[in-house]
Amino acid sequence: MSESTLHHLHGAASRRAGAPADSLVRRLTRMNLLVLSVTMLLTFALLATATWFVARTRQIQGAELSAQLLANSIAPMMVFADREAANGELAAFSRRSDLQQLQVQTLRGAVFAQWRAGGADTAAAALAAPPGMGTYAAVAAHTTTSANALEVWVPVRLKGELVGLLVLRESLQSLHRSVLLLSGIGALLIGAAIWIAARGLRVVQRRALAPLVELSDLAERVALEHDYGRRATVYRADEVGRLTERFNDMLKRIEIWQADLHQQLEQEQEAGQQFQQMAHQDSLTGLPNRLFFQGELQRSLALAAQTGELMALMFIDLDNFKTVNDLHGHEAGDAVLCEVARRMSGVLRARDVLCRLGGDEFALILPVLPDQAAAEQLALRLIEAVREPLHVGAILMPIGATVGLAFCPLDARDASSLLKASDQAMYAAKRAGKNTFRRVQHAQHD
Ligand SMILES: Nc1nc2c(ncn2[C@@H]2O[C@H](COP(=O)(O)OP(=O)(O)OP(=O)(O)O)[C@@H](O)[C@H]2O)c(=O)[nH]1
Repeated sequence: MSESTLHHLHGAASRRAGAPADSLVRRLTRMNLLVLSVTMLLTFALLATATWFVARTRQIQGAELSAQLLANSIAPMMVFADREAANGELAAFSRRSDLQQLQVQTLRGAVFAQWRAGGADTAAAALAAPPGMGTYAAVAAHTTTSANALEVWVPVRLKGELVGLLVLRESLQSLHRSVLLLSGIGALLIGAAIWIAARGLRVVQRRALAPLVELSDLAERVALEHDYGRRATVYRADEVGRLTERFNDMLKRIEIWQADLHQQLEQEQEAGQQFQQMAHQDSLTGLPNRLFFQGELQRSLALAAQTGELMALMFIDLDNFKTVNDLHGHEAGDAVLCEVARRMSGVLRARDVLCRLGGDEFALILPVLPDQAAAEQLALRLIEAVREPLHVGAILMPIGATVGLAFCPLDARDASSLLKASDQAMYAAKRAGKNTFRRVQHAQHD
């Protein structure tokens, strides 16, 4: 796994420990809230507009009806030119809320009677009739509206005959205020509803998405710990439940593959180790072979050079081995080789390495020697061990061992020189009568 992938996974795991920066629950809650808010606001705007429109229409209808009633009751007063009674009638009528002005005009356009909110000047100028009022003969009721007020013009008739005009002006501001107040209350209610919905949605969605979040956490843990033995819980038989089942199947398959792979790897490692062992082991005696000896000698020499310790190499050649083979057969010779190897191994120190170089030749590496005498004593013990009566079946084998000894750094410092020196020493020992040992300077002197 690459470092960046690990980093990403660790980051994901640490986010899991706290609240995730942008979790699925939060995102879904936000999206739901957005849709809910837009829907509520649109509905509210439509409702507020409809309410305003209905209230305005009702106010206009009310004003038109009031103006018509007032015109009916004012008509006789106009015929009798009773201004005082007309003004009194207008003042009595003025209790209607939002009323700004009432004006009765004669057919010539002069003000006959008038009432204005707040006791304003009753002698104000006559209001101009709107163009839609019609001609004198076919004058009809007419209503105009502006942003803040409405104006109702009605003909004043007595027994069907037109005697004047009545104007009623009303403010639309309290209507607007009511609609605004309603909008404010509505906005507050919408805010509260959204707040409650946010909390409710989060709880509901957290509960609904819990299996998915759990599955995601498990996937992260599996990726981090490579533990494919984990399984996710299937809570429901819905899409998430099916996804969880498939995820578990996948984990199971990976687990089986991993186990197979592990087993295969172990077998390969074992085979490799066996091969390695076979390549470095003498199959007859079980001792390390020549190949191993070469590497081990290099390693021991390097260590000796590093530490300055004394080390030695013994070259061991069996005596009369050919005779054993010739007289008692190859199998007897093999048995002798095995027994000699066992005996020699029995007298060694733990760190000494005995190898079979081939035929009846052995080499012994002696690292970290206290002095030369220690190696010489060991050579004597080896010779003694081999010389002990050796029987194959009931037959005594005439076997012995001759040893050549060379020291590093005294006699040589590199592997081939040390091997050559010990070999020469061994031949010197053979010449000296076998069953004995010699070291290099002895070889040179003999
Ligand atoms: N049985 C057996 N014999 C082997 C094996 N490898 C080599 N030989 C024989 O070992 C003998 C070695 O002979 P030498 O070392 O020359 O003769 P030797 O009698 O030991 O002579 P000296 O060293 O002078 O005493 C030969 O006869 C080889 O055929 C083996 O694995 N098994």
